[in-house]
Amino acid sequence: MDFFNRKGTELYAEDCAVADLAKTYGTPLFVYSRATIERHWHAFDQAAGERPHLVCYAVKANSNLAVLNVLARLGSGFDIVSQGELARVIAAGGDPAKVVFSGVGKKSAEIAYALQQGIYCFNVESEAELDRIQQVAQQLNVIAPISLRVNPDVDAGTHPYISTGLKENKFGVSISDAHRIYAKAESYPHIAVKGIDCHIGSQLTEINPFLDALERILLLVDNLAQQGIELSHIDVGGGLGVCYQDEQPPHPNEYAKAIADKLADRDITLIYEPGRAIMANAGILVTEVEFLKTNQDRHFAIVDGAMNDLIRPSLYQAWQNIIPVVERPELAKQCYDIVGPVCETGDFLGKNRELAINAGDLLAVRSSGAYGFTMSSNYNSRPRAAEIMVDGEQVYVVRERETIESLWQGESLLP
Ligand SMILES: Cc1ncc(COP(=O)(O)O)c(C=O)c1O
Ligand SMILES: N[C@@H](CCCC[NH3+])C(=O)O
Repeated sequence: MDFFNRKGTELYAEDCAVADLAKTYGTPLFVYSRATIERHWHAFDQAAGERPHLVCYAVKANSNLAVLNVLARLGSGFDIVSQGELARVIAAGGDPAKVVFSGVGKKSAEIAYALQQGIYCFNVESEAELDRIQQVAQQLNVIAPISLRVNPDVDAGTHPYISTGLKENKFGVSISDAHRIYAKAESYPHIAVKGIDCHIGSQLTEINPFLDALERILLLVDNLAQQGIELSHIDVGGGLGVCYQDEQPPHPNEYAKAIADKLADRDITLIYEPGRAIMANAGILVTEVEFLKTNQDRHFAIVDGAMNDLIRPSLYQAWQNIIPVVERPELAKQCYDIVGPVCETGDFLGKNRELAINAGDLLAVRSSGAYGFTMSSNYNSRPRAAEIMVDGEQVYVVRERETIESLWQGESLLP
């Protein structure tokens, strides 16, 4: 079921007409659906069945406090990559004891903060990081729980910028180095070895790369057990893709079940780190057409949303569906490039879209709930968009639109 649905010609977000939301809160506007977020999270949680497990939502996909709070209330864990993300999780009521900390460049201060908050574990991405965690934990006189992020060298078959599990990528340690690093971790007095972690990339639409990676990881788990190193959890990362256009990724149930089947009767806790699969289709970006314009034979719809609001099309040539908020059956369709006001040729939300629109109409860019607002910027001194969450008929402003004055907050003139 899709909570962004059309009733007649009008697009609705749950029980709210999107045109009314745009009128009340202005554009560009991110609109999230609480019911969608909850449904997606439950799909992962339930598919794990009876096996002890933790769904650690990847905060980078969407770190709005209300989004994190909705998930925290469900009992979610969180995958974070910075002190800022951990602070957000805590501010949103998340439980630090359900937090895994990924990322290749953790600073000592971030490690100390995470230790003080009592996180579930660090996903260690290098030997040097392990040394640093030991050192910080020693200074604080605490034990740091860790798992090692292993790079299984499998091709995730996704965009090269979001592939992370190949040996040429910066993430994790190779399987061949893992034995030695685990042994070192075991010898450190302020480190407690807990698990193993891998994350091979994002927007994966096939199940096989996940299973290939898991097979390699399980082999390593067995070898480690023979070395006397017993792991209590396996973190399979995130990366499950969504349908933006015509992709047919496995349903979270199917994905989680395939993983559970591979684990068979092993006595091991399962952790997932889904981001996109929970949030992408739980959000839209609503934008207004400012002008229609034709250069030579190319038609442009110039809208008030831009690459600073949603960078995925510019950065990854990502395709996201763009639909009119109110359909106009009376108008003929025309092929448009949907472009923003930013002074870059790469500033587009979509190209060659058949739409029946006039200036002043509203468009919705679908699947914008993940890696939308979190990757937005103030480029061209554009205030960042507002974010709202609908819950049935209720609407909550979960982040106000930035003001012009806020754009130079913290800056100062020379004396
Ligand atoms: C370590 C880690 N975990 C989880 C995720 C979430 O990925 P996705 O949004 O593709 O589920 C990412 C991003 O790719 C990541 O780098
Ligand atoms: N930001 C990316 C995904 C990166 C995943 C982070 N490891 C996207 O929008 O597709």
